[in-house]
Amino acid sequence: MTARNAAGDGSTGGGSDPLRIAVTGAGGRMGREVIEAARARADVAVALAVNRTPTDPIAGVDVADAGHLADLLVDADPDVLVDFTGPESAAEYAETAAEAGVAVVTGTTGFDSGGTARLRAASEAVPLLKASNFARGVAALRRAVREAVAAVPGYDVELTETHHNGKRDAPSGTAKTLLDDVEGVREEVRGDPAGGDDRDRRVHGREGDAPREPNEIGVHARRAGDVTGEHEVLLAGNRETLALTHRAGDRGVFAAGALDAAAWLVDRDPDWYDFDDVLGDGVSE
Ligand SMILES: NC(=O)C1=CN([C@@H]2O[C@H](COP(=O)(O)OP(=O)(O)OC[C@H]3O[C@@H](n4cnc5c(N)ncnc54)[C@H](OP(=O)(O)O)[C@@H]3O)[C@@H](O)[C@H]2O)C=CC1
Ligand SMILES: O=C(O)C1=N[C@H](C(=O)O)C[C@H](O)C1
Repeated sequence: MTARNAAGDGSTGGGSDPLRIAVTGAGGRMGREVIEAARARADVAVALAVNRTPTDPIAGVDVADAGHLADLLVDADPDVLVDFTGPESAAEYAETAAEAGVAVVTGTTGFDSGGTARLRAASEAVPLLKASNFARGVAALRRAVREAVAAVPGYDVELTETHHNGKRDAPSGTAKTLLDDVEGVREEVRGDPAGGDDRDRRVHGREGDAPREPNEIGVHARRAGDVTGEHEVLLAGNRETLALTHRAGDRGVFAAGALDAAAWLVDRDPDWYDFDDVLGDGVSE
């Protein structure tokens, strides 16, 4: 990995060389967005773009065969690999990057425990940052949800996410992150992880004839049209409701966050990071 930043703080301003990124899944919705966003930034250069299947150049960037990633990383010498693919490939790409000493930013969702373990292992060799959502507004939503649940821990919680009809995984990675947040706060309020029958239980969808149990968290995934990504957390009780919602306008929101994360990650120590580490106490630009 070539250090591009004398400051060591991840910044690439001040006249230092642009951050060199490698993009996997270049032919995908997010891969294309990342390349276009990088091409519009002076502090980022696309050193390599690869895709599983043949793809025409994107924003003037040639796309190589992902099957040759290991050799291509040596030749291209990127600082960070930026991945938005599928769980089965993202883990493999992260391992390949780690072997090449290249840091990894992955936004891919839908990992099982095995895939997450492979990412964790890669983070022992290189800095690896994983986030289910790179929108700063979702980071703000997470903070608001944690505060709201702490204020009214006994209220019923129902989560609804809506995405385009091409999304494979359900519920979304962001939904799972928000559910972890809700359950973590409620366990903290209860004083210890609820090991008994009162522990939170995720109920995916709802049908049939049965009362809602107090410890349920309803989870609803909608797939329709070209919705970029919407997440609503509803809290209801005591004759009132509170709905906290984020709507992404376009995928540029995610690409901007991912590139900011890549610039922050470069030259960090090998470890496991998330987008909150990038944002620190504030989420604004
Ligand atoms: N963290 C965040 O902020 C965001 C995360 N995401 C996540 O990013 C991922 C990709 O989303 P999106 O770009 O819409 O998906 P697309 O289906 O549009 O693109 C997926 C890309 O990854 C490649 N790919 C998929 N599966 C494999 C595989 N098994 N092996 C090799 N390459 C593969 C595809 O290659 P090919 O062209 O050959 O099929 C394609 O280039 C999803 O997990 C999604 O949830 C999406 C938006 C924001
Ligand atoms: O697939 C998508 O499009 C998105 N996936 C991510 C997720 O699974 O949370 C993030 C965003 O909502 C868009």
